[in-house]
Amino acid sequence: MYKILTLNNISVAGLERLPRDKYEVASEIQHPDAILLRSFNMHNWEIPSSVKAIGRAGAGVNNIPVDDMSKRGVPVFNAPGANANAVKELVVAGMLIAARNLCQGWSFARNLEGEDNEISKQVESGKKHFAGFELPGRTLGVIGLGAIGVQVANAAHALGMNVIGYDPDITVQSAWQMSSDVEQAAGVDDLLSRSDFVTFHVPLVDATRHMINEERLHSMRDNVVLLNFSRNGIIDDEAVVKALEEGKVYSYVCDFPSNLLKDHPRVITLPHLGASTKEAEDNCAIMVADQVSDFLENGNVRNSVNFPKVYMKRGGKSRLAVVNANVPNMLGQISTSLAESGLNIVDMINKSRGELAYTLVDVEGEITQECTDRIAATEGVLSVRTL
Ligand SMILES: NC(=O)c1ccc[n+]([C@@H]2O[C@H](COP(=O)([O-])OP(=O)(O)OC[C@H]3O[C@@H](n4cnc5c(N)ncnc54)[C@H](O)[C@@H]3O)[C@@H](O)[C@H]2O)c1
Ligand SMILES: O=C(O)[C@H](O)COP(=O)(O)O
Repeated sequence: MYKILTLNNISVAGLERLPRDKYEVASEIQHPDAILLRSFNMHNWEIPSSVKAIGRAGAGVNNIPVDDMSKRGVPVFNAPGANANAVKELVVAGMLIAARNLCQGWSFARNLEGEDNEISKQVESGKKHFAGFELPGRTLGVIGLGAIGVQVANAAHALGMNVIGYDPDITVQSAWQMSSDVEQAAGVDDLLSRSDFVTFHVPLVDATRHMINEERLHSMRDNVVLLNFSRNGIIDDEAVVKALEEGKVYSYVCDFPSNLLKDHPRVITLPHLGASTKEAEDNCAIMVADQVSDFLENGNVRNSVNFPKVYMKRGGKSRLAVVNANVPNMLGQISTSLAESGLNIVDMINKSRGELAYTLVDVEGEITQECTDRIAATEGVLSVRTL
């Protein structure tokens, strides 16, 4: 029986992929084999030593100590693209909400008082304060052209906007999926100087923290609209509030409320709703549940942020899964240990990623505890499982 600990609400559609005869799933459980979570902050939280895999039912993994998990030989899985449409729709909504002053207009309407004919009069005299502008012909800058950025770029283009994008590490897959009308910016500063709207779809890492600061805000067009559905920390909020007060920025729409932002009249904060649709929650949960169960049962690795992609069809009688340091002669030592136990190798795959290497070996016979112990004792081996 595998034990799965959930640290956030994970969609039932995903949990149903873990059959009750093989999996015990609970939000409180001792010695879990794997953890499923969404935005729960795992930093400064003690991850039990029994954990063999972590599945993030979503995109961002900045809430998970990925480097520490790599040192332990534990893969961290996520669900690339599974919530991209949900975020794209919210970004489009955010552009429209900002451009048409919808929050301000709605607030005005909700506070109207008097008989209906009096309300009608106030509507007609007050609406001039909420006149907005339209999207076609305006330029949207998209920073980060991954699963979400590409969908946002294509949607904005379909709405008649000019779109420019920047991503120094764009993948071939993203490039194929993106409209050829999306213009490539020479860099962040080039993009910022030419955009009426700027939206961010990058992970929060050292290189992206406070990517938008006071200096960069000065280099932007007047009345720019900023949209942050990426992560708190990508934008220096204090600098944006200053730029809003100076009239440089028109509106700031983001998914990360704070005391500084939540009541500002030109800031629209939403409670981290980017991926909160039934469709996205189901997609993410199904994807990570499948990935984690395939890893626990077969050792296969798909969509891990710290492990190489490894898939091998089951063959032979038993399978050995070894995580080790990416140094010479590990494979030699593993196969010698198997040979010393009289085990014949049926199939084998070995892949590396950064400082880690991962090996699956299918053998004809049963792998003994003694053999597993010998491999586990080899210098550089981080974990060994018999499956
Ligand atoms: N608000 C939400 O609910 C919500 C939902 C999903 C994702 N997110 C956030 O959005 C981020 C992006 O998600 P995704 O699914 O598109 O991820 P992704 O990995 O598919 O795309 C991220 C892209 O950013 C690019 N990138 C990295 N550093 C960059 C830089 N300095 N400049 C420009 N581009 C850079 C990468 O090359 C990659 O193409 C996630 O990491 C997460 O933090 C938020
Ligand atoms: O990175 C993500 O996928 C989003 O921020 C969604 O987070 P959530 O799963 O907590 O809604």
